[in-house]
Amino acid sequence: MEIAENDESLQGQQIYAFSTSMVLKCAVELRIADIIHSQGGPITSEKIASGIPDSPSPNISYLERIMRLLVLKNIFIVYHPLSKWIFQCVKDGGVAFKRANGWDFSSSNSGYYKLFNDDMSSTVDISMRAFLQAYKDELSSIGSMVDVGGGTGKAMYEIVKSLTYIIKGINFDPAHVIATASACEGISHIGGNMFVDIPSADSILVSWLVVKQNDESLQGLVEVWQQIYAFSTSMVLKCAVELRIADIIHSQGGPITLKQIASGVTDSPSLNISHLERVMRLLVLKNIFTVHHPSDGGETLYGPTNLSRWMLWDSKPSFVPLLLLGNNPVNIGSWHYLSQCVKDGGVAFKKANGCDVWDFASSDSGYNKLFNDAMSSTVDILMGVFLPAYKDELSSIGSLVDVGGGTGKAIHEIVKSHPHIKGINFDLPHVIATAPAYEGISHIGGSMFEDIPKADAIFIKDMLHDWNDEKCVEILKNCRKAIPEKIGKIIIVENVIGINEKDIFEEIRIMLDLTMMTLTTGKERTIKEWKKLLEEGGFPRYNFIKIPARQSIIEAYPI
Ligand SMILES: C[S@@+](CC[C@H](N)C(=O)[O-])C[C@H]1O[C@@H](n2cnc3c(N)ncnc32)[C@H](O)[C@@H]1O
Repeated sequence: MEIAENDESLQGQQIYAFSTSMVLKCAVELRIADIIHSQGGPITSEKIASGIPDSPSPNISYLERIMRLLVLKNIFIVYHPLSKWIFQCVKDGGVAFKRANGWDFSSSNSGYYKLFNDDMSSTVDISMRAFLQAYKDELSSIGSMVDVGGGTGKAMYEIVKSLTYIIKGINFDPAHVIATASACEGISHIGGNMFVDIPSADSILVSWLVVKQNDESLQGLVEVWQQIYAFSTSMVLKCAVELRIADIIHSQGGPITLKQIASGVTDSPSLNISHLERVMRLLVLKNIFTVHHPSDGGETLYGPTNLSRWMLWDSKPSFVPLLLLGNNPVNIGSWHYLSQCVKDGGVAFKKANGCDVWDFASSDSGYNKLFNDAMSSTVDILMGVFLPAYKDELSSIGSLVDVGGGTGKAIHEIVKSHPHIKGINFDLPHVIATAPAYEGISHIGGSMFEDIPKADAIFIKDMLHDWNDEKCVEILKNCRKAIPEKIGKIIIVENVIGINEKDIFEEIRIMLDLTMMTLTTGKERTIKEWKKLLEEGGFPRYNFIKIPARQSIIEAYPI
């Protein structure tokens, strides 16, 4: 398959869309917006850090990396130089939340219950102004009104207050919600079940309010809302991959009906077609599939796009393995610890799972496979660009070791296209234990912090970004010992932030930086940060080579 770089970048952004929601959550937990707004103008990172509650020594560098994504998403402005279960529910119906947590979760979990009601009250603040303006005249002719499912009564109170208490307001919700509602003038709170009986009144309010479109002042509100729910795009993509929707549509070679998609979903005797339709609606909105409504009233047809090609299980390159790793519960769970890491350092993955990602992979074969398959898929994505761009340089190398090479896919592709190279794949023993045999490649298990196998040159792809500067310097010094001083070199293929700020991959690099912050001690580095690292690691001479990919090539020499 030919790589259209725009499609790759778009698909990558959608897979990592959840990172925006998670970083926003982290910013809210740290109260970053409150701190900046309370100062009434632009403030420095140090000033923000000093305002974070219960945090005597916040990690400024983590904070700045979080701010970088928030600025990219237009949540803040930077002044220089100051500067789970959806899949099962589609297959056989039911509600994902209930499968994951049981039903009456909010009545038995007071923390979640408070979160839920506060969230609902905030939607009232957002929408009430528009509703009251648009509906004031109609409201003034009503004597009594009951808000069914009114939560703690915020919407009813706003209505009664705006009409100077001429309406008799009733707020109706389950008893455990009403138990925590505050007394409000003009409102009676009644606890009960709307499926059994609803209190009588002149009129009923069902308060999911629609705000007027095309109001510019609402633009920011809508953008923030989209970013808060950005994770739903990643999750619906995961659902679609688990159901193999792209494979079903592509295998038919053209637009097909919902029923045809449904009949292609395996192991689902009672597939929920309405859930499937709603999943398809978001995927169409996100340009993953096309939709066609025949003018003769025939059934709606869904077709493939350049983006859906990246979601095929058996075609290469594919984003399927990366999507399954990025959105799996172990990784997603770690993101909830991000604000804690800003407050007191450490790695979110370790806080969530009790050990680092490599120890986790060595003790969990399922996660190990998920991880290694995802890494191999990034090799498939890269090699179509790297090999043509670097073929002349590779022809003069006799032996090459891939340090942290995973299961050996990258060195295999290099040796396949340059069979004269003696290839060595070097990684931790639990990774090497699952590596397939490749002609011309020897697999060696070990640790790069101890000893690296000798070769003319070293290849490193997407590995140094897993480590902090101190650890990278250790790795680079060991690399230097493994290659001949005069003719040796390392070929690093990694992200370089800012190498071309306008290119389509910059947003992914920044999202991946936050991913590295969440999962490892590492980071995505700018040119300046790479230069410092290379010099400290014993590589004073280097070149940065831009290629049409997320990564750049960095060649570095011992002398
Ligand atoms: C992000 S993955 C990149 C894999 C591969 N380079 C690729 O891009 O597909 C980082 C790799 O470093 C390996 N690694 C971690 N600690 C290591 C160590 N101490 N010695 C050797 N490899 C290590 C991991 O097992 C993993 O395969």
